[in-house]
Amino acid sequence: MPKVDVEVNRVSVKFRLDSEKIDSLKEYFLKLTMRSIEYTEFNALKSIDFKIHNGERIGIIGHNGAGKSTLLKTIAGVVKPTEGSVVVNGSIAPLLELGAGFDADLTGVENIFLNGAILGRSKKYLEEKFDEIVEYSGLGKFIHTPVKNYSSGMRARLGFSIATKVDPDILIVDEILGVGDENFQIKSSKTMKEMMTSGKTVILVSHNLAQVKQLTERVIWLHEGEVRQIGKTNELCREYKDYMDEILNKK
Ligand SMILES: Nc1ncnc2c1ncn2[C@@H]1O[C@H](COP(=O)(O)OP(=O)(O)OP(=O)(O)O)[C@@H](O)[C@H]1O
Repeated sequence: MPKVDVEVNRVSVKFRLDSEKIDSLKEYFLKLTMRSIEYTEFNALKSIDFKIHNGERIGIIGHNGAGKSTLLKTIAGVVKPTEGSVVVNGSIAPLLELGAGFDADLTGVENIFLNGAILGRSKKYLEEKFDEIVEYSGLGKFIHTPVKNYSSGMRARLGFSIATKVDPDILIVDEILGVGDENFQIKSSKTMKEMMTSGKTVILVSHNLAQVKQLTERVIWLHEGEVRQIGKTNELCREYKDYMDEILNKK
């Protein structure tokens, strides 16, 4: 039996939502100091429990708001579970919110080392990969510019380049979308597909069932924050499609 790479143990995530309308910042701070802000809690994930083995490719499906992105973010460590725990064995590259971890005042070069270290790589390893990362990002001389002067596309290109070139054990992908301008979109979506078929452990969220069928073996179907079913990709995608068709026909 291959080793377990990701263990999601009875994970629940609750978000706090303001239950009253606050019209101004002044009113907000007044209510904050008087501790009179009222919240309601929203259960985005409810006691989710599964394991992913080394080299397995898992798809996460479910309609809008089912909790797919929240689950990915919880596995990536961006969102903390309110209850339960996530255990990850191996280096993880979340291809979500690319460049979100950058320090805006530092240059692209400095952020390569910062971001690479966050992704678990040593300075020596990053020095070896440095030219490849810069070359792939296509940022040229802008690599010496502070990231705060980058466009969102430039940030995403650098983020994508770092996350893929650090050669992670586990890939987390929220929709296979191209990043950056048209040329980079073609290049990045090709790289993503190549990485996903290279024996790595993959967790893919997608609304594109053809893509899920092509790239994963097992699927987790989320429904209103709960696991509705876990099973073989082909069977579950068929059931999910029937379910979605039924909803559409009712409308
Ligand atoms: N930071 C947050 N604060 C409050 N509610 C949130 C937050 N993030 C997500 N939610 C809510 O949690 C639920 C699950 O959201 P999530 O983005 O995980 O769904 P999803 O399955 O990825 O949806 P989609 O397919 O539309 O991307 C939604 O109702 C969403 O509004």
